[in-house]
Amino acid sequence: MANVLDEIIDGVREDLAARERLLPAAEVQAAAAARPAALDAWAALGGGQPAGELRVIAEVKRQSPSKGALADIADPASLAARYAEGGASVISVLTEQRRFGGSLADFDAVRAAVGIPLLRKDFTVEEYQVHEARAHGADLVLLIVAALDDARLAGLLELTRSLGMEALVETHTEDEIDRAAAVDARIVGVNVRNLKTLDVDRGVFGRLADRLPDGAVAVAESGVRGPEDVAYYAAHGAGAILVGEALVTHGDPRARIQEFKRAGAAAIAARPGAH
Ligand SMILES: O=P(O)(O)OC[C@@H](O)[C@@H](O)c1c[nH]c2ccccc12
Repeated sequence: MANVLDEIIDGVREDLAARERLLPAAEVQAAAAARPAALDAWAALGGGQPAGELRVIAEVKRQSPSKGALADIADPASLAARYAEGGASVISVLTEQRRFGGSLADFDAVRAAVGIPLLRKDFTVEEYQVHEARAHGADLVLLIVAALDDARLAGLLELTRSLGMEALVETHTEDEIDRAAAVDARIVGVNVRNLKTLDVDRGVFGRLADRLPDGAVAVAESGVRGPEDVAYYAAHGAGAILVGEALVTHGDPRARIQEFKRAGAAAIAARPGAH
């Protein structure tokens, strides 16, 4: 049953093996331990706070398996600086190379440019990648439930927290949400793009939102084209949105984030029972 997700992970494992030959696990662990403490991404995303604002996780995304090249990002650091000025709460930097055109060099450039929490966005399947994320100054890593069995999901989340980071735990089905809840995920994403087929169905968020664990930050991932999609996610309970394409293809991402935040806050204020 080959699907896109499995194919991507095969490539990720090959690239990972090559990096491990260059920098052994003990060295990457030492580099992680030497970093200043991670920033609190949970708090930045409104964790534990009353609903009001919609937080934006703005993504540095060069290309995707579904669409190919999205944007010629000559300077990821200045793009990230504009994201921060627009009011992004977290910046996501894709580091997967083969399908998304990302790199740890992009991550490093962004880390040097902004002081807000960063998500190292990759297909995390091995402990090495978690230490590596921290060694590069990440505050948040991505754990995709569909790519991990229960034991590995629990183990990677525990390691992430032991390094002072948090995880965005990504789901796409009811069963995956229950698996995320079972490991006490505190930041739970619903990706409306099915990573096995790449189909986007924004209604997935509305259908699954009620099942998200109480007290977790609910993140609507993918598929934001404009303020109407932001309002839809916010109306259905999103505390944060993760946006890539709509920002990297926009001429003024700073203004676009501000617009998304206004649309989100208005939809939250209009939720039944908001007053
Ligand atoms: O460009 P979009 O549709 O705004 O999507 C952003 C983000 O959700 C998407 O890049 C993403 C969500 N989950 C992932 C897992 C791996 C790689 C990429 C992703």
